[in-house]
Amino acid sequence: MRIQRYVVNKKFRITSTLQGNGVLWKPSDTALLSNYTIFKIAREAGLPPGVVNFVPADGPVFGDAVTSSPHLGGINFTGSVATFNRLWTQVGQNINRYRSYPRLIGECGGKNYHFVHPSADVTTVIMGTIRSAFEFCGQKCSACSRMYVPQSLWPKIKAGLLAERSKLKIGDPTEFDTFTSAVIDDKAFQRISSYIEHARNSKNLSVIGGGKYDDSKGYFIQPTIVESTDPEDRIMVEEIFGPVLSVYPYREQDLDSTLRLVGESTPYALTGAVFATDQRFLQHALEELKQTAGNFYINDKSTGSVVGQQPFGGGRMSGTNDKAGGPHYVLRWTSPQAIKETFVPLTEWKYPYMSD
Ligand SMILES: NC(=O)c1ccc[n+]([C@@H]2O[C@H](COP(=O)([O-])OP(=O)(O)OC[C@H]3O[C@@H](n4cnc5c(N)ncnc54)[C@H](O)[C@@H]3O)[C@@H](O)[C@H]2O)c1
Ligand SMILES: N[C@@H](CCC=O)C(=O)O
Repeated sequence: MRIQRYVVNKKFRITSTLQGNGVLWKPSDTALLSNYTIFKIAREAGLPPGVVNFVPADGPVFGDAVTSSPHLGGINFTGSVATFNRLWTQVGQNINRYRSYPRLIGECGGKNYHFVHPSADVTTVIMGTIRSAFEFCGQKCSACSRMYVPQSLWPKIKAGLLAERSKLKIGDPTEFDTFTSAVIDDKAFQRISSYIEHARNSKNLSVIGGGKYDDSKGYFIQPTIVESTDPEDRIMVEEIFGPVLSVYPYREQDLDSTLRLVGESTPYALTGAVFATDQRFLQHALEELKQTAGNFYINDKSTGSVVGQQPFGGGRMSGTNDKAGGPHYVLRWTSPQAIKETFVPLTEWKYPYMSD
């Protein structure tokens, strides 16, 4: 596919082309729909049959097969850090086998935050947090999982979160008034419920809302709110990928050090939100939290980016921040070629400055 052509002067024509870069793939249970969409769009865009393929397979079997193929052109992965690290390591180990250097894109996990300033609008904070933390049972890479609230606002925000939480209908997702449903599988159920048990057994943590779980019919876990006196407890630091929100009420005099903790306490940088009406604080937070979120929200929940409007992705251990849904993404999967064609015959090897 040739997409650009420049004639620089009468002597040269420089042409740039972009062409496909070999095997691309995007495995993810959580992204099956987008796999199908990519497949459909590719066909509609004119790619011949066989260029984009849907290949259902066991994850590690597929990963081992493609990373050991000399024809691997790139990996476009959505999933956990552990799996992406395994794939990247395998690519490194096989580097001498490949016909070209594979492009690697990772869209990985997050420990997404809501940071509340004393000037914040309390209702916005409560409603945005309920949606972000508990929609899709918290199984969204961008879901809010940790929250920092000034102690002065905590009683109001806590009461509001608990009241709204108790109104959420958990059940059959085909019913329109259902807000959230079961988690995806037994593995997720075990992982998420282990964090709830950790909260019950830790002196720094209190389960203040929800906390029950039941796998007798489907893997159901109540939307759960945990209050923490330790901002570095593992429940405030590790990705849970489930409906568990941990809140650290901070002292107002510790505002700046708490803001720094947002970036320092986790290795992730996917999404984050600040809630404030104080414009000077918002400017300060934007600067201070620059490296903590690929998608940063102001007075809005940390989820809900729309393809084509808000390119999505994060840095640090959240991925390679190539921004799916944005204009640069497709270029990562092309291979530009620069071509020079000379129209003037060459008559000697000496350059003009070398003449006697
Ligand atoms: N950043 C994003 O855009 C984004 C979006 C959705 C989910 N996520 C992240 O995905 C994770 C949850 O998804 P998950 O539990 O399915 O993750 P996962 O890493 O366990 O699995 C992701 C996909 O990779 C496959 N897989 C597993 N091992 C593999 C291997 N060795 N080689 C090749 N493929 C392999 C799985 O079958 C699955 O399809 C969370 O960390 C979440 O934050 C990120
Ligand atoms: N577009 C999603 C993120 C994509 C991953 O699941 C969001 O709602 O923020």
